[in-house]
Formats: sequence, structure tokens, C-alpha cells
Amino acid sequence: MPTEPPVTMPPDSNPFDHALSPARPFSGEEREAVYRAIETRRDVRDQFLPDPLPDDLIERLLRAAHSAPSVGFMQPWNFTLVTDGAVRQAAWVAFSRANEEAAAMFAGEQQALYRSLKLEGIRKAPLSICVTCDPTRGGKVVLGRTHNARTDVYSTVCAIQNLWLAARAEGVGVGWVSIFHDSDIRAILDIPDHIEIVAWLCLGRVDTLYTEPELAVKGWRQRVPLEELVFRNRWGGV
Ligand SMILES: Cc1cc2c(cc1C)N(C[C@H](O)[C@H](O)[C@H](O)COP(=O)(O)O)c1[nH]c(=O)[nH]c(=O)c1N2
Repeated sequence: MPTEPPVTMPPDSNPFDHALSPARPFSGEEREAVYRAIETRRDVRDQFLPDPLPDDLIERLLRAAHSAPSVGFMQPWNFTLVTDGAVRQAAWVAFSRANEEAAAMFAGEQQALYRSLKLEGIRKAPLSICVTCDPTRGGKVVLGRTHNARTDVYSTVCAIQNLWLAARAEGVGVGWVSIFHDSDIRAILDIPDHIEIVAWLCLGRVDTLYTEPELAVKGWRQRVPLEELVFRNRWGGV
């Protein structure tokens, strides 16, 4: 019986060529828009306008988040949309308790400055989104996550950043709140034990934004010069 000839391919052929498209650089104007979104994005606490966000806008933001890279294409994120005033009030109470504990960790003038900062917009923003990470998405063994289990959370943070930048382009402010006991938010939103809470985001239209990080403007901490953070060839190498 004649054996079938082995399947051979020319060395450079890619059977998935049909799925490639030209990667032309963006035009100058397009590039400017991308960098403008990155540079003018701000964490928003107090500038939220009360107008509810339309569903189609929220969907665009969630699609931007869902386009993020993820380890092994795991897409471990979920987005719990919270508009209910009572739920947001409960989250604010959780924030207030944790924020009091946080304030007590600083001393003297620094504590006074801390107490003067507004660090959330939970009740003012018309929409909150609790972003969670499901470590079981994709099964027991996930490509790329085999030696670093935290890559699921890294992926979820990529989704948040996508949403944050898309929101800037849409004239929507986003504020990330992390000052709460995990157990409080878990109880308020009924989040199962195996799901990790990554962020509580406050969203709403804004018509003004700080030109620099609010924490810098208010004297809490300044931006570190980039040159101090870049090494060459080895850690610490200059
Ligand atoms: C993981 C994580 C967690 C938090 C934040 C950010 C991130 C990435 N930020 C916002 C943070 O303070 C802010 O990003 C920096 O001060 C820089 O300012 P801009 O984001 O450039 O405006 C933040 N801000 C705040 O007021 N309350 C908070 O609980 C948090 N938590």
C-alpha cells in the first residue's frame, strides 16, 4: 500500500495568513489622540456630574475593557454594574470605616493632609463598577499562568486600564477605590469566596479634570522622574 506523501509547506508559509492584516502606523492625529488620552487621564473623586451614563456608552467602555490582553486569553474579569443608591451607600460606609483606619496609620501633619484628601466618589458618581477576577476561568492549567498565578489579576488590571483610557476619550471620569475591607464589599455584592475583588470603580461624566495627579497638586506625592526608573541591561544599571 503506498504511503501518503508527508505534508510539506514552503518554509515561510503561514496557514493563518488570512487572519493577518496590515499593521500601518497611526496617522499623526490618531497618535496624538492616543497619547492625549494616556496623558490627560486622571483618577476622579469629586468632579462627577450626576447624569446617568447611557447604556451604549457603558457598553463601549466594557468592550474596551474586554479587548484587554489576558494570560492564555483567559479573560478572567467580571464587571458588576452598581447604580442602586443603597448599594453605593453601603460601599461608602465600608470605605469610610477603612479610611478611618488608614488615616490612623499616618502621623502629625501627614495625617492632617491625608484627612483633607477626598479619596472616593462612590456616592457622587452615578455608576460604580466592581471589577473582579475569576481564577478558575479557563480551567486548572492556563497557558502562561503555569508559573505565576497572579497573572490573572495582572490581566484584569489591563482591562481596567483599557476602560479608564476609553472613558477619558468619552468625557467620562473614572476613580479607582481600593480603601475597603474585601470582606465588606464581598458581603455587599454577594461575591463568591473564590472570586478576587480587583477594583471598585466610580464612573460619571466630567467637565473638568485636574491637569496633574490630584495627589501631586495637593502636595501628597510628586511624580518620580522617569530617568530614575529606567535601567539598562541589569537591575540598577545606568
Ligand atoms: C490599584 C490602584 C488603587 C487606587 C488608585 C489607583 C490604582 C492604580 N487610586 C488612584 C491613584 O491615587 C492615582 O492613580 C494616582 O494618584 C495618580 O493620579 P492620576 O491617576 O494620574 O490622576 C486611588 N485613588 C483614591 O482616591 N482612592 C483609592 O482608593 C485609590 N486606589
